[in-house]
Amino acid sequence: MKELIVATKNQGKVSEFRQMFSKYNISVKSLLDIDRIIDIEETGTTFEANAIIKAEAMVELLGLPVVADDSGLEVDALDGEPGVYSARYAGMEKDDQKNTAKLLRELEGKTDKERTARFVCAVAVARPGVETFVKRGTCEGKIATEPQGTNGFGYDPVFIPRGSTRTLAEHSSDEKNAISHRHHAIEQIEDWLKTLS
Ligand SMILES: O=c1nc[nH]c2c1ncn2[C@H]1C[C@H](O)[C@@H](COP(=O)(O)OP(=O)(O)OP(=O)(O)O)O1
Ligand SMILES: [Mg+2]
Repeated sequence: MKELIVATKNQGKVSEFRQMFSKYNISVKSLLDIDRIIDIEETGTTFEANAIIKAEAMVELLGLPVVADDSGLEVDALDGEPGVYSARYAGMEKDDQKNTAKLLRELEGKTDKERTARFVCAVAVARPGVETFVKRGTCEGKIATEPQGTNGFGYDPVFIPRGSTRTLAEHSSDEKNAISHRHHAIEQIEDWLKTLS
């Protein structure tokens, strides 16, 4: 079992990385396991830029290979918002329920066709002395009219993936991890993951 650091404080992401990396025989350590208070400012304007910032900041600190994830929701009727601001949409406290409530308010009165959206995930791989690379995965879908389900995290209770009638929060973790933006991003770093084990 090889250990890999994922530069995130999001427990939902950690669980999904754990589950998806296990097939490569990789165990996950996150910022939640590190005692030091580490605050990395997400100053980028793209998911890729922020994923690279988070990954490289941790490589600087630890001198070890690091994977980072920057992700969020792009809603077409809102010109791609909340985008890179998804976590901070309803305020700096990064409250999932407030964020989803704000999103539903913004889309009030919009028809089914006007509710299209996608989850985007950029995964960056950074290592000491080697150039960083970053890959993007997406998951197309639409925004529900009310929250449904309790699985997952973030905007999952209001996101219905294309081809489904249920929100992601009504999908099992295995089901979500087979179709998610995070899955599609990780898929693209698979060759590198295989070199680790
Ligand atoms: O699969 C997902 N299912 C539901 N919601 C999701 C998902 N993936 C990202 N999201 C939302 C959560 C948060 O509102 C934002 C990510 O923000 P993002 O800055 O990348 O993560 P974060 O601040 O929670 O943790 P960290 O930066 O420590 O990795 O998009
Ligand atoms: Mg963040």
